[in-house]
Amino acid sequence: MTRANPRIAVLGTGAQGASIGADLLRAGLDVTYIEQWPAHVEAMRERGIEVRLPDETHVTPVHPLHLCEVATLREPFDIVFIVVKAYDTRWVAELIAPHVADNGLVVGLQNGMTQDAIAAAVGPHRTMGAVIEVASNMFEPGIVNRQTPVAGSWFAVGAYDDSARGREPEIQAVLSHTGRVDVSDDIRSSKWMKLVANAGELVPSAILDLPLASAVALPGVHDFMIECGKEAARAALADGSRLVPIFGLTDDAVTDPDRYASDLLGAVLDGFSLPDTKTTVLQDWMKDRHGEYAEVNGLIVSVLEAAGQDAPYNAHTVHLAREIEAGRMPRSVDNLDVLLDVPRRD
Ligand SMILES: NC(=O)C1=CN([C@@H]2O[C@H](COP(=O)(O)OP(=O)(O)OC[C@H]3O[C@@H](n4cnc5c(N)ncnc54)[C@H](OP(=O)(O)O)[C@@H]3O)[C@@H](O)[C@H]2O)C=CC1
Ligand SMILES: CC(C)(CO)C(=O)C(=O)O
Repeated sequence: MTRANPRIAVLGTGAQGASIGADLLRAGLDVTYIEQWPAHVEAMRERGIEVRLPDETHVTPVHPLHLCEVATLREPFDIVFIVVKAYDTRWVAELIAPHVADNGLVVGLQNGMTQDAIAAAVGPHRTMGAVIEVASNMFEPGIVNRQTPVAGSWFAVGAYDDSARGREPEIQAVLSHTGRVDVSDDIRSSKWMKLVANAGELVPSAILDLPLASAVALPGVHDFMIECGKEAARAALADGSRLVPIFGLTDDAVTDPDRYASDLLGAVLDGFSLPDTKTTVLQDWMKDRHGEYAEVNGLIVSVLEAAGQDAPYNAHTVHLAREIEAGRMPRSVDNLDVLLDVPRRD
């Protein structure tokens, strides 16, 4: 068990981490922000963290640490939420490992299968996997736009393996200040289901440089996204996972892999995004940062390849994302034809 008033760190206080941390602070919890964007740390020190929600804005005082100040920490954390991009997980997990209490818990509030890197750094007995379904963005230091209010936000938490099982309520109690939290008895499968939704949404809409809802409305794009999700569902099964309900759906909602991919995309569009919601990958590209395409679409390609199956839609998505990041093509709605022109194996 962690302490009654656990010492909590949020490691990565961008779009998601900053607003989640603010809800925990406002609930009276002991929360330390750790962040590597210097201007953002300085803005929060000066003005607090401003969270703009659809119906209210709140400003919460916070004393964030620059990443380089982690070396000065002496008291261990009972709970660490890692809220960086999936590709940064491994090194931040190693950075924080010496500062996690012996019976502490580390939770990756991220897309992608980041729980493996966390478990490798801090041990499976201190690792919780999580699924996060909240739409947020951050373009200015010190200011977050959280588009999903607490009442509409959804999380799942689940033990990495049996050595951490039974401790989910400790995380559920903390995160319930920022959304609904379901406990998953098979978090690997739950995280795979999030990838089923992510596969079509995140990178394809960013390739078109459009909010998710505008991208889906273009001819052919919805079908393209569903094909990405179907490949992801097949990858989940090939990886030994199961189709399980997420986003607060029930067992009855879980259908065959093809239909479920479409239902999950529908659930995100209906319940977890606004007409102007830009996916996390488009936000990265707008900020000249790297997107999580390898950890989403790339993972699906490699898992299916290992199982002797191909994943043409996700492979094509990875290819176009690489072209964009290399500066060989712009992200643009003019990419519609090239996006839909999926190379086929003969
Ligand atoms: N945003 C969303 O709507 C959703 C995000 N997720 C997932 O949540 C996880 C965290 O994502 P998210 O919070 O969006 O990521 P962000 O990129 O907003 O925040 C993560 C980190 O990015 C940095 N950062 C952000 N903007 C800048 C900038 N302009 N200049 C310099 N540094 C910057 C910060 O430092 P640094 O990178 O330097 O560490 C921050 O720690 C990801 O796995 C994502 O896929 C899941 C659902 C929806
Ligand atoms: C589409 C969005 C923004 C959530 O609405 C997202 O990025 C995700 O589900 O991971």
